[in-house]
Amino acid sequence: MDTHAVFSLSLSNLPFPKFRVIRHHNKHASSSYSSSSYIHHSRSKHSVVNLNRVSSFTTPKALLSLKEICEGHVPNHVLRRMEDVGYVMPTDVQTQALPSLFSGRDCIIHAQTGSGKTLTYLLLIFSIINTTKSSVQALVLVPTRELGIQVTKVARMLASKPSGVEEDQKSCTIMALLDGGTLKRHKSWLKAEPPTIVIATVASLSQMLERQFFMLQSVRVLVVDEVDFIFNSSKQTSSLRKLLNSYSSCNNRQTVFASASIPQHRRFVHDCVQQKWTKSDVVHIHVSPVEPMPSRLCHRFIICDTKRKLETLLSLIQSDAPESGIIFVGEQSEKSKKAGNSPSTSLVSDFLKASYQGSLDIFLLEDDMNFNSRAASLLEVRKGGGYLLVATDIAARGVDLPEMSHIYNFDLPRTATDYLHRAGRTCRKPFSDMKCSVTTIIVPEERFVLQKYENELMFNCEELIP
Ligand SMILES: Nc1ncnc2c1ncn2[C@@H]1O[C@H](COP(=O)(O)OP(=O)(O)OP(=O)(O)O)[C@@H](O)[C@H]1O
Repeated sequence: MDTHAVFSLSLSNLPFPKFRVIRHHNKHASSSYSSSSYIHHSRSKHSVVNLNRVSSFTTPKALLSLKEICEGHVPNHVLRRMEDVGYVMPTDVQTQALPSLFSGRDCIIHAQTGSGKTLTYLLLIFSIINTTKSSVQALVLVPTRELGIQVTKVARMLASKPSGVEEDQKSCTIMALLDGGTLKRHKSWLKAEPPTIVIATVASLSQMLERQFFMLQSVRVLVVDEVDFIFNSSKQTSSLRKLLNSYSSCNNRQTVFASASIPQHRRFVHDCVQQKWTKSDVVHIHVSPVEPMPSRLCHRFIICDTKRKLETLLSLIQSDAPESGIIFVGEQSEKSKKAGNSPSTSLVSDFLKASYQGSLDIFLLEDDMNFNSRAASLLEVRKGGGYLLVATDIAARGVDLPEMSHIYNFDLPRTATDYLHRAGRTCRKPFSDMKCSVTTIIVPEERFVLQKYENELMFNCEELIP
């Protein structure tokens, strides 16, 4: 490992320990980002599929506005709403994916965190649905309730008629069918008047389908957001396969998969075709393939003993003075739960509440909290104002908090993919040049694991030393 530069970080006006930065240049960054597989099967002689791939290595300047790209496909009132809320120029993924989506092709949208994939697939949905028909026409599958609430909010915002637009026929209705919701109420709604768009978690949707309260025959577009996560989740993968094959056929719908991470993407494209999850001319839209994470994100790490991790975290926060930050903490093991130990999230949160003296509020978000408490924490952080959110990986996928400036990995993520998504909770303003950072606290033995992530994800991590 080469140490090329040692210099001081400008923290001169802060009373906390200054950290020096040691810059390590990662000579071994490889371009194959692969860490997991979607389907375990031996490759047959016939397994070669036509890989339809669109990728960009540079960032082309958008020549057309979002409205110009969407005109003739998306209803005018949606386009007006889109511009009213500030979506004027397209992001790279929108420039590249929307033409293929509007042409009716199945797509795998593979683009950085915070690059605007949600708006991309929602614009497709608004281009397809027909509100005069009383049936569920679009379905978006998400891995968590939190992401479902967020996507529903954006969809409802786009669907709402801007002032001055006449309320013509029927407007688009959007149902959130999410874990922790009241299925009884949804059942009555589905019976009385089917919504146009359903945004669902896999478990809640499957329950509805199994009880035949709901059919997928009328669905014209199916989106699976965070597709690699759902396929890798032991609880969700078999239900997802059923949804893709048994409850509807890829020939009768347009299928869209989205994620910032599609490990082993060639194999995934192959599986999509072989398993008939998509049609055979599915297109893989891979934006910035050699830069899987936003370039304005600064990566840092600090080595310390396990016993000093809490103090190190506190020193980092005090010296960084973040606008807002997320502190990612590992999930508690079953063994630790059985032994009656407190989860690390509570330990970190209690420690910060007792020791941190800045102006940021401290909130907690973890899997073991009930849905109401989880919603309350997210509601608080969305109110704006500075905060520190102590969270497990439940906050790592899809959650959009645009003001987020700092990410701290109190515990090392389990995989490179987890690192990418945690880091991606910052740098979420597409056209901003705000500098953001992700800092990982490691014990000496973990250095080689972080180095492995650097190689896989092709980034350089700077070492901070007190
Ligand atoms: N064309 C646009 N102009 C301005 N802002 C945009 C545009 N498109 C999306 N955004 C904003 O960018 C942010 C990130 O978008 P989004 O949540 O869709 O990211 P994503 O690609 O789904 O990320 P992740 O992979 O982390 O889920 C959001 O705050 C969204 O409002």
